[in-house]
Amino acid sequence: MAIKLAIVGFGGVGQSLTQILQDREEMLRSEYGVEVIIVAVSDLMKGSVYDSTGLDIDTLFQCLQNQGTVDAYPDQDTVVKGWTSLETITNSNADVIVEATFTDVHTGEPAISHCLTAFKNRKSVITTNKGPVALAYRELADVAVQNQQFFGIEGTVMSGTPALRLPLETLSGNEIKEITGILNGTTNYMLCKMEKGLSYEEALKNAQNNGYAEADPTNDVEGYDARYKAVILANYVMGISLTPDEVECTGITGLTREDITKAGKDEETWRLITRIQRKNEEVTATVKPERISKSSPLASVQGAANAVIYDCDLAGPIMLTGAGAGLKETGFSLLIDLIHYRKQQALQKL
Ligand SMILES: NC(=O)C1=CN([C@@H]2O[C@H](COP(=O)(O)OP(=O)(O)OC[C@H]3O[C@@H](n4cnc5c(N)ncnc54)[C@H](OP(=O)(O)O)[C@@H]3O)[C@@H](O)[C@H]2O)C=CC1
Ligand SMILES: N[C@@H](CC=O)C(=O)O
Repeated sequence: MAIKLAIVGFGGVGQSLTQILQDREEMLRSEYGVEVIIVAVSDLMKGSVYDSTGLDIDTLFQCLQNQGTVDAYPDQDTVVKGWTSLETITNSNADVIVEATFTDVHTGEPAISHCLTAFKNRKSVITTNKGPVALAYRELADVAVQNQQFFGIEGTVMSGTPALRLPLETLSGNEIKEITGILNGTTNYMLCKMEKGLSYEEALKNAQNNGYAEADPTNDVEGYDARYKAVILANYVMGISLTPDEVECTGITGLTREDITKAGKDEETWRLITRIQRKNEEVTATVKPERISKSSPLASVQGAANAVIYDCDLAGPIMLTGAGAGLKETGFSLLIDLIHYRKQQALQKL
């Protein structure tokens, strides 16, 4: 049976997933037994459209391209327009809600309410939104389990790079005592570009144009986005109960071009580094710019790529590197969650 999807937040990531599902339709069906129909999209400014029998993707994209909204989607008996995101989640016949609205680093809303409403209405959620996961993961996961629903969060850390499934599945059996990484694509991109002579403003503009930055890029440059990812890794991977205000956080706004040039002359480079350490019962977590040797593994991480090193007690340090941001890559993170949703269904766990 086809999976019915409602996409809440139809920005860069929501549209990227839609495009991937259209491009890979045949491959998903034949290789993974995954058939998907998108029954709804709901967005703050781009409007909202629902068709219980499935939306036509080409028409949807045409409306968006020509009018900037989905309002011109053809009217039919099965089509409803103008639902809010909560109405879409509650009233639609979707099996899975894709939560791809902006990350609010203060309240996690409206995404927390979107997830809770979905689970309580017996719908699963896949999301790239860091707010609900950093601020309310335990509560949301419990409600998901109570309602026998799936909660996929792979894209919340390092976009389409499997920074969450890798340690939990492939590295299980180890104790992970320390995690070190570069966890924000925008700032890594900016630091690399500034090293090549671009100004801070030019580098940020490029990162925004490429779809890497948050809706409010203060969250990237001040380190708040990386702080959220530190909280997700601590709670979800290390089993530590860490909150955002327990992570000491400094962004890259204090770094000057002179600082960057000076480091280059000493064969060093600046990176925004996240560290989470557990020693005995004590946990320390920091996000801050660090000057590191150009020969160190983290210095080789270029552009919007990220990296994370899991310090495992049995397997030793294991470094994973790949995209930290990007629309196609983040769209992929939702696809992999969707494939896992189907696998859970097949195991009759949902
Ligand atoms: N881009 C990336 O590389 C990555 C992004 N993420 C996360 O994925 C999420 C989506 O990112 P991205 O697509 O780049 O961001 P965008 O800003 O492009 O898209 C977010 C969309 O959500 C819409 N929106 C905001 N509030 C609501 C609401 N209450 N109901 C419905 N829609 C709403 C916005 O509407 P409008 O603009 O029309 O007002 C916008 O279209 C974010 O949480 C981000 O942090 C995670 C990993 C990587
Ligand atoms: N703005 C974020 C997007 C992914 O989480 C980043 O630059 O890393």
